[in-house]
Amino acid sequence: ALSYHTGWGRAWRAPEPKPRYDVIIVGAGGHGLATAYYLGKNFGITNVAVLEKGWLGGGNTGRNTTIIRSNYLQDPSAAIYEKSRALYENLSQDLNYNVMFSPRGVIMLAQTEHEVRGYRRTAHANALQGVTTEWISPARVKELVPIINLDGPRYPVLGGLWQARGGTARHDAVAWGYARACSAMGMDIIQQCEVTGVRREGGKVMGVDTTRGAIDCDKLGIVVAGHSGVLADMAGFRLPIESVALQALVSEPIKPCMDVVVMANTVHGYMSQSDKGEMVIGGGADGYNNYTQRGSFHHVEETVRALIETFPMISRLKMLRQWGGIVDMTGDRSPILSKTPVEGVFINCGWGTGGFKAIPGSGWGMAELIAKGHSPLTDAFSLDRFKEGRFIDESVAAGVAH
Ligand SMILES: Cc1cc2nc3c(=O)[nH]c(=O)nc-3n(C[C@H](O)[C@H](O)[C@H](O)COP(=O)(O)OP(=O)(O)OC[C@H]3O[C@@H](n4cnc5c(N)ncnc54)[C@H](O)[C@@H]3O)c2cc1C
Ligand SMILES: CSCC(=O)[O-]
Repeated sequence: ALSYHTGWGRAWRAPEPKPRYDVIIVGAGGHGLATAYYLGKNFGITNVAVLEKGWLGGGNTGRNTTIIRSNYLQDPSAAIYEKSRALYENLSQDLNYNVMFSPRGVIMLAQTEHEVRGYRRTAHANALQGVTTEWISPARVKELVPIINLDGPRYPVLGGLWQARGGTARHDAVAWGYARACSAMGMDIIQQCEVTGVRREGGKVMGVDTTRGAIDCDKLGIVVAGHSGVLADMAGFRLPIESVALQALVSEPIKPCMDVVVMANTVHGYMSQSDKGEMVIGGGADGYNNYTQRGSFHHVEETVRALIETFPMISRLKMLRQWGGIVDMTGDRSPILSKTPVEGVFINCGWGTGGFKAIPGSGWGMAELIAKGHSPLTDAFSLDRFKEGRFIDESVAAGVAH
């Protein structure tokens, strides 16, 4: 079989699809690849194919602003996001591939009294959950972020929720690292192979139809983010999610000026500085459903304008490029990791604007759910929660205006 090189040596094979696998994962993004990886590593299940309509990592996993943190509010969220953050700490060693995890620290700014109260509450909840965060003063924020303006006329900085072991990672490398490890375990990652149908018999999955022929399987994991509703429709059920574009942009590279990640959720902006020197900037999601992956100028203007009061220096930067991704959002801004009405079909979606940080933890839990039928990491995130009203409301911690 051919192999793909990422310029860092032989990476993964490019096999032709076999007629059947024990497990098929649809979607070679971070969550799909991590699910396959932990199926092999934790459960010895390696007769697995990961089918990708485009190129691996080409979806949201290759398009995000790479913020990693676990400072959510609800207990189930703290469990899966902290599991994920902890797995990121040694992921490069585990995959033998440098994912460039950088625990540079993440601050969520409090710029209203409401946020002061909310983030202090989160800091207390995190202490009970074993997640290390702390409430910090404006003076401490200024020490960590010298370029910040604490005294904005509309939204002065009143403090912040600080997670010292939050940070960033190289998003492509996360996908490449998992893909390389899956391929080394004998799994088939098949790119340019779009799933066009889900075959069922007597309420049970039999296999999928693809642009490269029919492939049978015993179990099917649907892990396609913004296209989750499309795949669910192929399998005969509906999802409580909507797909919208989330955009981001980078500035021209400048000298190092910002060591940490800052999120300013009142004004719907967040920023970090890449290792190349670009200011990596993100904002709120588009206000309407769509499947575009392109950016739009008004969003750049809106996001930069919102941040200028707190970071005046960005008013003098040239912006280099912008892009978008199709994010899949649930009403409570928490994911869906679940069995489905079709026996043998599992769904991992709903990560919306914040699933990059969850890739290792989600893969770990999803692999356990597929292998054993349940997982302490995923049980609370079942599809049934929407019928039973057991919402896991993280619309504040999600950090992005939706
Ligand atoms: C601009 C932007 C900024 C973001 N910033 C952050 C951040 O800072 N921190 C954070 O934690 N999260 C962030 N996110 C969210 C995060 O990127 C996503 O939640 C996460 O990457 C989703 O990973 P995934 O593997 O589920 O999906 P994806 O990486 O999108 O992978 C899904 C794959 O499924 C494939 N697919 C779809 N349909 C089919 C089909 N029919 N057949 C075969 N394959 C198919 C797609 O081609 C795609 O490659 C951001 C997202 C965007 C768009
Ligand atoms: C795109 S928002 C980043 C995050 O969720 O930390």
